[in-house]
Amino acid sequence: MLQVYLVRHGETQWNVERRIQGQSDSGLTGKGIQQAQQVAQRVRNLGITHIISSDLGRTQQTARIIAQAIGCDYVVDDRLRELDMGVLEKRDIDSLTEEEESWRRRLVDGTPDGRIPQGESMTELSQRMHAALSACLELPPQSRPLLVSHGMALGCLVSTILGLPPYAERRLRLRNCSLSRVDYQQSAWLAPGWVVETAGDVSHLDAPAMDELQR
Ligand SMILES: O=C(O)[C@@H](CO)OP(=O)(O)O
Repeated sequence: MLQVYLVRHGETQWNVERRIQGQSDSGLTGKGIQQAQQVAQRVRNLGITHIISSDLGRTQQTARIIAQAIGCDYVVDDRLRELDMGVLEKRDIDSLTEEEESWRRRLVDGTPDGRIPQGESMTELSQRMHAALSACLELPPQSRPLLVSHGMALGCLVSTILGLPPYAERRLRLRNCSLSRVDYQQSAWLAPGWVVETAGDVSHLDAPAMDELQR
């Protein structure tokens, strides 16, 4: 059975400032670096064989810390990037107008192709996240990969594995440096294919971690 670990990057400067990152970027805070070190210690003895990270800076910074602790290198895959939030990237979430808020709501109000102008839909995000996850099935037998990605991207992946549509209202909180695990298995008791073993575990962190935008 293939086990795939999922880690959201550590707290960033714009997470703290409540600025929308999407495919823009800001660096880890001191707390974010500490979180990355703590999740690295948590996964050090799990037999991780591959680390695959979104190519954005915040995830690569997190992956580098984990890779050093495990003693293996990491590679990047841009399919693991956060949702492209179009014209709202870099904006302070508390500065959005009612119309701009409606664009954000359209992502998850049941509109299959809802999107922020010049951004990506949740359906498109789900398709590329599942493509990145499926690529793990091509790794050598006995592989145990760890993916480093983002709040909405991982939330969309885990929720769709559970059978929710990608554009469903968010009901899964994945905090900074939370650890999740999904397994590809053929069990008599569970649906064949991917199942969720763990979602959003932060027991390895010594201080409360933020949700992606403290909403
Ligand atoms: O893009 C962002 O601002 C947040 C939104 O969920 O994602 P992350 O901090 O996980 O990249």
